[in-house]
Amino acid sequence: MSSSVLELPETLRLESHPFARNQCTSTTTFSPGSTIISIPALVSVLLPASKGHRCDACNRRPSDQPLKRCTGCASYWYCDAACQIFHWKTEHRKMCKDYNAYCASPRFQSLQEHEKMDALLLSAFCAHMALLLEPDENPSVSTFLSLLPGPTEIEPPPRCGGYAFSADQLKSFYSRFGNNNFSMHSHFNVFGHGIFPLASRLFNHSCMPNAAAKYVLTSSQSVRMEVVALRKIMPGEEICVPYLDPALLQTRAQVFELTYGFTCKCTSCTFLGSVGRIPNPPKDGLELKSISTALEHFVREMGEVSVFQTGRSEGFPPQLLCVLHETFLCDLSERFSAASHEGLYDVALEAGTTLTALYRLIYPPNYPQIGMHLLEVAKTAWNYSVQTDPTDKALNNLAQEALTLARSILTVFGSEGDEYDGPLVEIQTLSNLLSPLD
Ligand SMILES: C[S@@+](CC[C@H](N)C(=O)[O-])C[C@H]1O[C@@H](n2cnc3c(N)ncnc32)[C@H](O)[C@@H]1O
Repeated sequence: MSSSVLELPETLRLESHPFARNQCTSTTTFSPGSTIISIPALVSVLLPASKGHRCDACNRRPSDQPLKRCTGCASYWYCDAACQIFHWKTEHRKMCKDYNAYCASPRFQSLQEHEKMDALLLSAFCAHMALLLEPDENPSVSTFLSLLPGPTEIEPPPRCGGYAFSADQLKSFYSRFGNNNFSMHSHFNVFGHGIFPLASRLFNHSCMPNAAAKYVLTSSQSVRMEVVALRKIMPGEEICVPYLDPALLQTRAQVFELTYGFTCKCTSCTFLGSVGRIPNPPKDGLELKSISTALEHFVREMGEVSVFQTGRSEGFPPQLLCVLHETFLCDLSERFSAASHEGLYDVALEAGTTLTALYRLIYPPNYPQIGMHLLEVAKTAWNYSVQTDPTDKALNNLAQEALTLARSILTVFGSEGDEYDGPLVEIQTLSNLLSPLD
């Protein structure tokens, strides 16, 4: 499918890319926080943990009323009749009768959890296709069929429902699942998987992305993905989103190769590729402390643009190479959450401060995970002041500063998913408890 057949807003253009077939470039200036494009899901399915807690049609989690069960299978839940009718017409009519026997079948039960999700998504996709009056004329379906297949051919899993698709058709559908489907989240908690063909067709991956996907849930409609600009994007710039968490500093390259079939050449990967061998972090507490202090100092001095954005390793202190080992970040976040949980707030704040520095180094500006972490740091500082001395100005100021930064970062991403709760609401609640900055 050429870019002229795709229905694109005037602000976006599909161009050729040296390794990835195509890339999506901007024809305009997007300011941070602006919506680049809004795309409906072709189909979506809920994670097992969300079944019965979210509506199977619109994927919302209603706060005010219990969900109602499908009286046919008793395994699908809906907000109301409007959601149920919408889902019945677009998908469930083809699955309702067989769903329970399918889920209980030994073939389905023998699948791993992620394979079960793919099997359900493939079933939902086939059911949706079977119910479309003219699937060949449907732009979302033709966009899906134009997607690049993944690097390895995998036998499609068993499906629910007996629609007339040939083995070759099923293989062709399934070959596009691994490298094109999305995990959907509400307030950054994953609740399901979805197919958003136009998003898959447009956006390549970068570990230093200038955009990110969030999800909008509306009663009796499919979930929508909104792609949001994380920073100012200029005309002619490629728009990229992260396919996985850029903090997976070592494992990400393997996933790109095996699941997506490419080698990432972004500035972050260029930087990591140029620093040589990355040593294990030291085990000794004093050594770790000195490295953490050096990291915090380096990030304070580096200004707005990190070495992960320039891709240049000159001037990066050899002493800090070990912070680029994935285990450094894993251990730090574990220490931060465990200590916060156990009420050891001073220990948590120390780990949290180093983690903030590391996030600022490896993530692009305004990356939502930095904001989410800063909110946790602010909560920890507040809890510490409540535990020790509620009039402690230094702790109050620490909490306020972390909260102000968290708010500015998370406002760029904006709210997503369920309309109630969420980090921006938590920021407002905590802000009401704190005194103004001194
Ligand atoms: C979701 S599609 C992205 C759109 C794709 N470029 C196209 O023309 O349809 C994912 C596939 O695009 C390619 N791709 C995405 N990001 C890439 C990158 N940074 N470098 C090289 N190839 C990439 C890989 O083949 C990957 O499996």
